[in-house]
Amino acid sequence: MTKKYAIGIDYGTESGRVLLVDIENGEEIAAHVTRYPHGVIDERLPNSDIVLEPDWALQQPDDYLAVLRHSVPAVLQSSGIDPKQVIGIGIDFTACTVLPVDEKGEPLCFQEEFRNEPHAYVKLWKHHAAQEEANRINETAERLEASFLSRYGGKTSSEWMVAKAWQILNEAPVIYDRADRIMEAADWVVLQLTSSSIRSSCCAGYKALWHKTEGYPSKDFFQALDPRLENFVETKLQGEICTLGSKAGELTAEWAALLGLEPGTAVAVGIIDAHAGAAGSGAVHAGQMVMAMGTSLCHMLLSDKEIHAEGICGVVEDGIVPGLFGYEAGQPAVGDLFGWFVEQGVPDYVKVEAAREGISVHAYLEKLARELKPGQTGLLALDWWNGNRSVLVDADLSGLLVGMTLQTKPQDIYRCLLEAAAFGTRKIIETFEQAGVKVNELIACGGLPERNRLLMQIFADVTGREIKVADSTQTTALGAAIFGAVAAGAERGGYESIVEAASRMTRVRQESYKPNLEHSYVYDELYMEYNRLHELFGRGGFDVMKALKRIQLKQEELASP
Ligand SMILES: Nc1ncnc2c1ncn2[C@@H]1O[C@H](COP(=O)(O)OP(=O)(O)O)[C@@H](O)[C@H]1O
Ligand SMILES: O=C(CO)[C@@H](O)[C@@H](O)COP(=O)(O)O
Repeated sequence: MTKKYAIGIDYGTESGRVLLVDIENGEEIAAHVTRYPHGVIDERLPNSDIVLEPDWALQQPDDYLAVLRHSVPAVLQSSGIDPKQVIGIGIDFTACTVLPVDEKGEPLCFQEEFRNEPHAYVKLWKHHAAQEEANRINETAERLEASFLSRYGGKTSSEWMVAKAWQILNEAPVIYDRADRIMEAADWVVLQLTSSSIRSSCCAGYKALWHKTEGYPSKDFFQALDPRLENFVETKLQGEICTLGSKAGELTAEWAALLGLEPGTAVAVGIIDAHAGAAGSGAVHAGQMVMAMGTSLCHMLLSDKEIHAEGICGVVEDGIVPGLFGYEAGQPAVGDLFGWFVEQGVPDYVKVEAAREGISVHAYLEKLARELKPGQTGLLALDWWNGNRSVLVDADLSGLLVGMTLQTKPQDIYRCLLEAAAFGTRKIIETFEQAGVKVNELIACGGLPERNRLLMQIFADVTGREIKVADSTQTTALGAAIFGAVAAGAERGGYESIVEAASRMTRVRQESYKPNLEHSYVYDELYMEYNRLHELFGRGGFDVMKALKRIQLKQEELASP
């Protein structure tokens, strides 16, 4: 029997990865990464001297097409397979990453007249400049007792669709009016490949306040937010919402020729990257929590119960695996937090030593930090360098490091930041469990488990739980390929369901991280202190972080020409 393959396309923060997978057993045949030529645009608009304000993060959508054009032919070429054997394509994307497009689906930033308009570009998931709008959405929803609010733990985020779209309307009404619709980037790539203008239930459910039976928030709600938003859903969010795990459409002849694939190849409904990572880690049963550990950390938890509680930042029925409730929580800076320290906080002598040993600064600091015992650094941090996504849902919070002395060394700070990330995760797990949603099993995936063993051990020690690691190092792209294989369906040689496909195409490693009880005792004590800081700075009315941000913004405005 001829082998059948699926392609998973994983759009991350900095690059896109294409993975060719044997659908029989999940064997990863070939992979190729294309870095986005424009990367994350957070300082200056491309080819212009327009400076962006703090908290902005944009992208150029042509970079997404560059991934398709380069990486798909590259995997076909390096694998040497017959393209006819590729039966399905799945696409996952960071979210909420959104762009305004015209009637034909062309991004407004491609149009000459809008090239110098920041609001015409893609707003990346970590664009946090719509906090003002998010605050007003939350106040209005609370005042009107909007039923959707409890599904998101009582607060919506500045990262999500409505806040971002409203920011466009407030700051660039011309762009808002010109936009035929505002799309998730996942749906936009699906549109390019298939010409089907559909929306993913996963993106709509987690990021656009949509519910399977209730739909979007009411017209009255949008009218109360801002009369100009009254028809927001019918206009800017138009498009049929298709269920995760279904086929969005088929590859057009034009794209088939560009990619070297067969026209008519099944393309799956788009999925959020972290959620694809859950399927790619084999998590398809209630009680399993997947931690997608990379630039950020997303926690995906499956349950047969729907519980609404403060601090749980999103529950969507069928949101990760059809038939179960999918919960999402997260920390918006984890790898990025360690990366920030390595780039901005490390003295030259560390870089020289790391280079002398022929290892990265991360690996060098990990080696030194491993020699330290829990609590030995005398330091404690709040991991909010990119705001807090769970359980406080507030992008205006910022990082904190306590306990420094003249003896503090770079490895102390590095270890303290790894611990802070782990404390943040413990807080999330405890919030779920206190609300009555069980966490029975932790499975880690993403780039970090591969790169930093100390981090993983600290996560096990701090949470007091065993941490399994998904076998694939590319679980997100593998997850996307699984959705591609299901979109193709059994009749084309794919699968009927995500559960069946994931059980055939994924596995976890033999080796896991088990908590060291001596370390866990110390971490219990440190966690109590973490919690005190968390409550004080997060919801104790001690709003120094917000005051600093206000002053900073004012000064930035005065300084800008
Ligand atoms: N050895 C390391 N230890 C900890 N963090 C690391 C290490 N090497 C790289 N990082 C961080 O990992 C992040 C990239 O993670 P990765 O999983 O590749 O990306 P993404 O989340 O975009 O898919 C960066 O933020 C980088 O700072
Ligand atoms: O917000 C989500 C998922 O909800 C992610 O897309 C976002 O955190 C980006 O994740 P990574 O860049 O892949 O770490």
